[in-house]
Amino acid sequence: MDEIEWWEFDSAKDMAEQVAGDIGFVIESALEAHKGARLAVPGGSTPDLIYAELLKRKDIDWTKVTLIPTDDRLVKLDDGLSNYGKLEGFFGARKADIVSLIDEAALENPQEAGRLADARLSLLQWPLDLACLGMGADGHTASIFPGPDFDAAVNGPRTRRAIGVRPDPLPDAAPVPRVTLTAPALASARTVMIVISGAEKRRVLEQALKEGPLSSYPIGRVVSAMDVPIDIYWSAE
Ligand SMILES: O=C1O[C@H](COP(=O)(O)O)[C@@H](O)[C@H](O)[C@H]1O
Repeated sequence: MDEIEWWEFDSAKDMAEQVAGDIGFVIESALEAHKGARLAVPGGSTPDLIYAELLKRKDIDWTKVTLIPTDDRLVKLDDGLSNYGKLEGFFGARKADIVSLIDEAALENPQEAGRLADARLSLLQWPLDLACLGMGADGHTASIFPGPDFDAAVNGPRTRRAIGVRPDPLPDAAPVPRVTLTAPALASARTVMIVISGAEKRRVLEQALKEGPLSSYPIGRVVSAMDVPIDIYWSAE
């Protein structure tokens, strides 16, 4: 793990403005450097304000931006739990290229769903320009959870970018199997941000960072695999 910098905000709105500005800068730099931007971005509820702020920017050519959910829930793409569906709702009308990790033909088979997502991702250019990570209060990030797929998600081969995940226990917020980008895929990004809010998540993240590579928290394991500087954005509410 390289250097970590914390950016603190009183409100989620203030944080969203800053994060959207910084993501905008990553997109601009990527477009200048290689004519396209490839970003992995989180699902869940934390990014909603950030995505709304990003859409206010008039200077982004979304047709040159590829958005990949850091993870998704194994549900139909129009299900309210779908992270792809969230991105489509925000950025679809701007014609961003939104890559789904979920193939609806494999909803009953997490391992096959992971293989199909991995094959789809291998058609993109790597590395990512940005991995923007959320985190649950239980310390999961993307959909890297404790369970039978945890080791493959954090310690699997560098060439494997997505896998199917059967969280054990299933998380209350969205109790379904998942597909996630692996720690090596996330760690290969040129830029890494973590975006969280609230005192409980901060306590968990600080503890995970203290524990390091053997952390019991998925976020601790993922951060330990990174070797670029990491910006952590935290809002009190
Ligand atoms: O299940 C998920 O949870 C995390 C955190 O979500 P939040 O609602 O607490 O912000 C999210 O980062 C991840 O992408 C998502 O699928």
